[in-house]
Order: sequence, then structure tokens, then C-alpha cells
Amino acid sequence: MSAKILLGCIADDFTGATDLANNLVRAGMRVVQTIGVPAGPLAAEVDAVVVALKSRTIAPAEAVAQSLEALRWLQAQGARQIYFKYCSTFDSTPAGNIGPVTEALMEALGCDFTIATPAFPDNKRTVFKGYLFAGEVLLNESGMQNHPLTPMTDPNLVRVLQAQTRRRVGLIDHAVVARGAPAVRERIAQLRTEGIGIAIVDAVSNDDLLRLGPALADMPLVTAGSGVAIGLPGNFGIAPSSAAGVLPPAGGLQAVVSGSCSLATNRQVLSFIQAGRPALAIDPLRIAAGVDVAAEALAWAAPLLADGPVLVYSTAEAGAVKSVQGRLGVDEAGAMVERTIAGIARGLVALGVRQLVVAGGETSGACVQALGIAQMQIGAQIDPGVPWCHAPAEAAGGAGLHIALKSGNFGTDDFFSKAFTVLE
Ligand SMILES: Nc1ncnc2c1ncn2[C@@H]1O[C@H](COP(=O)(O)OP(=O)(O)O)[C@@H](O)[C@H]1O
Ligand SMILES: O=C(O)[C@@H](O)C(=O)COP(=O)(O)O
Repeated sequence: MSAKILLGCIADDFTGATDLANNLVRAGMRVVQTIGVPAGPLAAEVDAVVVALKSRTIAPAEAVAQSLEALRWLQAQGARQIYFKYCSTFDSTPAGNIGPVTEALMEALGCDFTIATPAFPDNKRTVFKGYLFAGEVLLNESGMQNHPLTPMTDPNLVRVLQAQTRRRVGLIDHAVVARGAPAVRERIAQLRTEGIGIAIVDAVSNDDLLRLGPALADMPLVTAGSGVAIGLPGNFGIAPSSAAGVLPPAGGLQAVVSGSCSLATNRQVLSFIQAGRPALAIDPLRIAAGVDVAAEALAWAAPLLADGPVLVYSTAEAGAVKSVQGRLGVDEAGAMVERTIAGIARGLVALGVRQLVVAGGETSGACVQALGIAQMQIGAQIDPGVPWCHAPAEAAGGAGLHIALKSGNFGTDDFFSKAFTVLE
């Protein structure tokens, strides 16, 4: 049995898991990301494990069951603190799952209080007076109101979370956070006496998150985006370092697959095309009509791969996505496109791709599962929230695979080209 872990993390999607792992690695922790709940203990000695689930958009009862299974495994590894990671844009369906999963983890851990904050200032996600901003605008004006699966139409997180949980939701506002950890502890004590179970926490800068960290040291459960992670390793005596993120050398062919329809991804697809790189759009309606779109895409890509990265994408703007959903249904359209892109990712690896960028959280989940990846090591950051990862041998017929899972709204416009230069 390997040594006990310090921090046990449960992420509700796969891009989110690498985002969290990236922040922990940069803060000095040795981290492994597992795909789903492992069958037994890990071989490697690490400070933190991030269990990646694909539970963001599934039925709440199933998300709860999977999260509790992850919790039991993390507890068996000795985890001293549990971190439930969700999206920095607080993505959830109207039925959940952030509230139900938080509540279930609290019950299982016997804790009567936790925090919730998606703040991630490095990616311009800030929370003020309980309102979530993405960039310069409120969440519901950021494009997230048009998300294919988790449209976010209310920026007030106290309200959003309260609608998902029986626990009372309160606020630790910026004036408290700015006064540092003792003031936060004092406010938590006060909220507890008022019967509040979960507090949204304001944070507009990394300094806020670093001030918050020490106040969370004794909390059995923390729920957050990846930002809060920068303030936790210090509680275990761990300091930032660059040593934790070294991957094996990269080789092989390069490709990008994208099923994300977020605004940033739309810009990244356009930028890749404008740079003159080969890009193939796939049409969900042709998949629905029974055309073998994956085979077509692979036949298109095969002769091009030797000349540098290619892109296969279903990425489309909100209007086009809505029209497809209107004809096929939201869930069916999503699942069908995910299955097709996952098949393309597997085919690309069979063609010799060993450096693969996947854009989109749900899309990444489908691809990583189709590739049979069980664990990933975390390497250098490409852009905030997106590191290169390395999946060992079984993922690519014995060769290993460098893979980057890009969250929908992360990354600069030139991400799909720039990513590969980071591996050089
Ligand atoms: N052109 C399209 N029409 C309808 N749905 C699409 C289209 N392209 C992708 N999708 C679906 O939209 C969802 C995008 O979610 P995801 O991969 O998590 O991206 P993001 O990270 O941007 O949220 C997936 O389920 C995907 O299959
Ligand atoms: O916290 C974040 O924003 C990301 O880590 C994340 O979870 C993004 O999810 P997708 O936009 O679905 O990729």
C-alpha cells in the first residue's frame, strides 16, 4: 500500500480535473489524476489524487453515487481533506449537481459546514457579493447562458446553489476575505450559529485565495473551482515548486479534436483555420443520418498528419447548436457528437498521433474513456487551467500519449497551435 495522501479531490469533469491538478502541481504537490475511481491503491507516492468523474450533467442521484464511491476510495487512501471541484462558471443543470453532491459529501463526512466558490482569477473568474463574473461581465452575459448542456442564466451564486440544496446557503463577502483568515474563521463561526451550511466565498484575486487558504485548514470538505487549490498546499507545509510537473519527452504526430461550442473554442477554431492549418468540420445531422463521419474524418486526416497538427471539430456557434438540438434533442445531440469525436480520437491515435489536444469537458470525458486511459501524470501548463498530461503505455498501444484537455472557455485564441510548441 502506498503512503497516505493529503488531499483527495473529486472533479465533476475531466478538463476540470486536469485544471485542478495543474494548480496543485504548480503549488508544489505531487499529483496523479485518475479516470474514474481506481480499483485499488495507487503505486506512486503522491500528495494529492484527483479522481476525474464525468458527473456534471448526469442525473443527480447518479452523480451523488459516483461521488460517494470516489470519496470512499480517497478515504481508504488516507486523504486528510476532500476537495469537490466543479466548473469556474459553476456549470450545473437546473436539477443539480453541485448542491446534491455537496450535500451528500457533507453527510458522509459528518461535516455541518463547507464553502463554495468557483473563483479562478487567473482565468478571470471572480466572485463579488456572491455574483460570478466571467471576464468583464456577469456569468449570464458571458456566453454561458447559451451553453449546450448547462446554460447559466443567473449570476447570483447564493441563489443558484440554494435552489439545489436543502442546506441553507450564505455568503462570506469580500470585506471579510480582505481582512484575512482570522476574519474568515470568525465569519464561519457566525454563519454556523445562524444555521448556514454552505457559504459562497467572494474572491477577486489570487491574494484573496491565498488569504482564504489557512482558514480552510480544518475543514473536512472544500468545494470550489480550481482557484482555491492555490491556497491549500501551504496548510500541509508544501511550497510552490516547478519540480512536480516533468513529463517524458514527447514524440509522434499531432492533432486536435474539439466538441466544445464555447466562445473561446469558437475563436480558437477560427484562428487555427486562419493560420492555414488543415481543419475539418463534422456535421451532427450527418451523424444522425447514419453517415460514418468518423471514418470520413480519419481518411481526411491520414495523409495530412505528417505535415503538422490537424483539427477535427464539431464546434459551432450558439444558433447552429440550438438548431441541431431542436432536431435531435439536447442529450441525444451531445451524446452522438461525443461518441463520434471519441471514435475519431481513437482512430487518430491508431494513425500514430501521440500529442493530442481535446477541447471541451464532456468531449474530453468521452475521448479519455474511449482511449482507455486510467491515469494521467500532470506536466507543464499551456495556459492557465490547461496543462499537458501524459497517459502511460496502455493508452496508445505501448507508446504512451501526451494529451491536453482544454476547458471550453480557457486558452488564448492561438491555443491549438501554441499547445504543441510547449512540448518542444
Ligand atoms: N455542433 C454541435 N451541435 C450540438 N451539440 C454539439 C455540437 N458540437 C458539440 N456538441 C455537444 O456540446 C457539448 C459541449 O460540451 P463540452 O464538451 O463540455 O464543451 P465545453 O467544455 O465547451 O463546455 C458536448 O456534449 C458536445 O457533444
Ligand atoms: O473550472 C473550470 O472552468 C474548468 O476546469 C472546467 O471545469 C471547465 O469545464 P468545461 O468548460 O466543460 O470544459
